[in-house]
Amino acid sequence: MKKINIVLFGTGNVGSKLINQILEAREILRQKEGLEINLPVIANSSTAFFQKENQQASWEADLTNFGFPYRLEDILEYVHNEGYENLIAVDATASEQFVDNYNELIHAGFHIVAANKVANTRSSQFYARLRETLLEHNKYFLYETNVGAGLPIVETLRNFHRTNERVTRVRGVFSGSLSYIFNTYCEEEKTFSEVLTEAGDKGFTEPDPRVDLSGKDVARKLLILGRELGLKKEFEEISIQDLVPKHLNGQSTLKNFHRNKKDLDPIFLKLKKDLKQDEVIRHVGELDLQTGALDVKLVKESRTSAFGSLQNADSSFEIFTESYGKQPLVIKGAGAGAAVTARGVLTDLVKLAEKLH
Ligand SMILES: NC(=O)c1ccc[n+]([C@@H]2O[C@H](COP(=O)([O-])OP(=O)(O)OC[C@H]3O[C@@H](n4cnc5c(N)ncnc54)[C@H](O)[C@@H]3O)[C@@H](O)[C@H]2O)c1
Ligand SMILES: N[C@@H](CCO)C(=O)O
Repeated sequence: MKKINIVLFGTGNVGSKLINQILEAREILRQKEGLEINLPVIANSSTAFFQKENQQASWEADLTNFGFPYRLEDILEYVHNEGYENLIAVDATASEQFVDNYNELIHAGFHIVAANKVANTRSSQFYARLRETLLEHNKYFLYETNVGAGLPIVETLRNFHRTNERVTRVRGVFSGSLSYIFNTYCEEEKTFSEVLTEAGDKGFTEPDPRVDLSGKDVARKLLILGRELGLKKEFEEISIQDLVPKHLNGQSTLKNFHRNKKDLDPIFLKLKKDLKQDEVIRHVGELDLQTGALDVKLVKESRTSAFGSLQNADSSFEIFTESYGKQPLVIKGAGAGAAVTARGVLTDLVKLAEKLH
C-alpha cells in the first residue's frame, strides 16, 4: 500500500471540506487505488493539531480541544521525528505570507499542493526560483485549483503547451464568485451588497471579497495561465478594472469595507439601469497570447450569449488554439465553491501520489 502524509495548512471553507472528503474517500482509495492518505497535522493561522494515528471524524473538536499555538519548525520537527515519508504540504490558505514557507518546506522534504494562488503570481524571479528548488530536491508542486476551482484548466493548457499546440487566446468568466454575484444581481431584485454578502456566506468569495471585486483574483488566474504557456509577464503589467471604490480599498480594513459595503449599491444600480432589456453584466478576463495583453474588465453581454446565459457560480473558459480553429474549446462549470475546490485538491493529491514510489 502506497502512503502519503499530508500536512494541511488552512481549515477554512476549502481545507475543512478537504478533510471531510479525505475521510469519506479513504476506504475507496485504499481498495481501488492502493493508496492510504494520512493527515498527521492540520493547522490554521493560529493553531496546529498533531495526530499520531489517522485523523478522525472529530477533527474539528480535536483541533479546538487539543490544538496549540505553533511555529512551522514545530511541525517540521514533529514529522521528522515521527519518520513520515511522502510528505505533502497542502496550502489551503489565502495568505500572501504563507508562501514564504514553501522553500523551507521543500528543503524539509515536502511536495506542495496549493489552492492558494499567491506563489504563482509573485515576481517571475520568485516563480523561476521556486521551480529550480523543486527540481533540485526532486519535489512536485500541483495547483490545478488555482484556476477554475475543480475544472481542468491548468492541465489542459499545460498539455497544449507541452505538445506544441499553439494557444492564441483564452477568454472567460474566470471568477466563480463574480459570476455568482453578477448572475444573481442581474436577475434578482436585491441590492449589490446583499448579493455580495450572500456570495460570501456560500463560500464563493475570497476571505476578503475585495480580492475578487478589485479584479486581483482574476488577474492572478490570467497570469498563472499565461506563465503556464511560457508568457513572461509580471502582475503589474495586467490591465485591471477595479470595482472597489477608493475609500473602501485595501488601504482600509476589511471590517470597514463590510460596514460600508452599501456604498457599492448606487454604483452597480446605475450600471444595471443602463443595461438594454436583453443585456446582463459579466466579469471577464482575456489573455491574448499573440499580443501578450492580459485584461480584466466588466462587459455587457446579451442574455442569450455563452457568457450571458451562465448560471450560479459557473465559470466558462474559451480556449482558442491552432487546431481548434475558429471554434474554441470550452470548459464550463462551477468556478468556485468549497466542495468542487476540495475535490480538485484531492485529485491533485491522488495524481501526485501516482508519481511517488
Ligand atoms: N473558495 C473557493 O471557491 C476557492 C476556489 C479555488 C481556490 N480557492 C483558494 O483556496 C484558498 C482557501 O480559500 P477558503 O475559501 O477556504 O478561505 P478561508 O478564509 O475559508 O480559509 C483560509 C484558512 O487559512 C488559514 N490561514 C491563514 N493564514 C494562514 C497561515 N499563515 N498558516 C496556516 N493557516 C493559515 C485560516 O486560519 C483559515 O483556516 C484561497 O487561497 C482561495 O483563493 C478557493
Ligand atoms: N474567488 C475565487 C475562488 C476560486 O479561486 C473565484 O471567484 O473564482
